Amino acid sequence: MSKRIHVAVGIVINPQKKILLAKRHDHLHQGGKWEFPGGKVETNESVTDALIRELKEEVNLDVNSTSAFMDISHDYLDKHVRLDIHLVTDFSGNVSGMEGQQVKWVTVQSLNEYEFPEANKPILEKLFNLDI
Ligand SMILES: Nc1nc2c([nH]c(=O)n2[C@H]2C[C@H](O)[C@@H](COP(=O)(O)OP(=O)(O)OP(=O)(O)O)O2)c(=O)[nH]1
Ligand SMILES: [Mg+2]
Repeated sequence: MSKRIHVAVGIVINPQKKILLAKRHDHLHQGGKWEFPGGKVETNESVTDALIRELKEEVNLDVNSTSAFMDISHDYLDKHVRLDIHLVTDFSGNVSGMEGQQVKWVTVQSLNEYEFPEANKPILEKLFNLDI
């Protein structure tokens, strides 16, 4: 059986209604693709705590609260991921790619111009149908 991982993922939306994307480094799993920032939930950590920690570590944002958006399980064959996706509008600070990764604020309408991991398809569909 392939490795199973639980991932906290943040759809960060700023007051201009733009969404934060980060580019995964080439050497990582699903490397070279764009992602919504986030990372693995550690043992004894809640999804919210993991997301707050990851958004600080990866893009230097201070998150105050999050709200559940959707859950996706996807099998990449080499890895089985469970994405626990939350919306983040309540945050402060300026974005910086703390791991040297490219970061970008984009409109919902332009999301289809970026290449995402396969598991993200339902997220994009749901975002396109949101009135933001
Ligand atoms: N953050 C994020 N991960 C995604 C997305 N879509 C998707 O399939 N994934 C997958 C890719 C990876 O297998 C996994 C995220 O794991 P990761 O390796 O980046 O986790 P991490 O940030 O804790 O990194 P590390 O400490 O292990 O280096 O989830 C997405 O939109 N955002
Ligand atoms: Mg990560």
